[in-house]
Amino acid sequence: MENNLVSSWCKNVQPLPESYIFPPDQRPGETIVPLRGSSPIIDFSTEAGGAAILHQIIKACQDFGYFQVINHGISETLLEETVGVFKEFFNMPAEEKASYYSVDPSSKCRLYTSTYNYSNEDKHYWRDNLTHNCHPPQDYLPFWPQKPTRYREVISAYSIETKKLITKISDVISEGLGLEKGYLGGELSKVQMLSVNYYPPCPDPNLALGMHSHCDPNLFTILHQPNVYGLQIFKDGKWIGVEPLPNAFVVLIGCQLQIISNDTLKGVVHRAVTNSKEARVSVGTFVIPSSDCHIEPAADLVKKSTKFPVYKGYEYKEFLHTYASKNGDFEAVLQFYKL
Ligand SMILES: O=C(O)CCC(=O)C(=O)O
Ligand SMILES: [Fe+2]
Repeated sequence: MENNLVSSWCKNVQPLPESYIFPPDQRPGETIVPLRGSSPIIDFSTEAGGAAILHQIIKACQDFGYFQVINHGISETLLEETVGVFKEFFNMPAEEKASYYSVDPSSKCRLYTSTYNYSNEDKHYWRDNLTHNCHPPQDYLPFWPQKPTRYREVISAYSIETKKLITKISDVISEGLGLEKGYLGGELSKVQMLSVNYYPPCPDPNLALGMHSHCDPNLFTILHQPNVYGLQIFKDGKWIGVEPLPNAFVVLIGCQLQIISNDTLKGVVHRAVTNSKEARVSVGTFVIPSSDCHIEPAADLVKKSTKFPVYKGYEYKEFLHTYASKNGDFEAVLQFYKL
């Protein structure tokens, strides 16, 4: 199966193979292409804006379920090196990549194509993915790829810097919800996992999809998408493109934040489309609760509001089972936990 990685066989392939052609009702179709300035943008350099930033972030998470962060303090050089290392990784010869191939969810470093369920899929997604935990780097580094030679050095630095940004974002969201700073830290964001997608140029982007429609199951995700468009969010019954901003991070609200915030914030349904010209890399960092973590609408938030808790409590690992059983149907997952 190692050689099923799209990046290993797609060069000069024409036309798009049948197993990648989605039925008409699932194809990308009509989308609102990203409009300049359409994204909610949070500028972290405006120190003065403490209360204003809290307000802007909460509003963006209510209206869109995502926002983009600029001037976040992570250097342009580190972002470029990180993307460079991943591009090099996916461009390595097929034999080199084959040694990392794994769809076993318990494996500490996984490289696969489409989804973990490739062999049972009707149609495949035009993407490869590399996933491993990344913070603290010294705990996980022995499981990371050794090639390209700078992989471990660059990805360690990236993981440390993104951890700082994640803490800043969690604290601002906690405060914005009226919770103590640090509320979303600790067990709720114990695991930091890197999930890197590689979408090679696609022979027919109108017929294919890069990634299925889903809401991330975790707390939230920070995604760096360099200058190639492909991410879309589902809002008011339509797919809307997310404009790639150089050096920015897209913060995507996941299922857990919707539940913890008792529906104050909205988890965002999103997917990825492909293009025929340029390979696209998206570097996702997932902020994930520990598997035994108990999750429920935050007691302090419920106390201060007039609304009763909307969801019952559960352990995160149990949630993952429910999530998997609902095949990406976000509303069905939420419904399962509704009181
Ligand atoms: O490639 C993208 O922009 C989307 C990635 C994504 O949604 C994910 O990895 O969960
Ligand atoms: Fe996602």
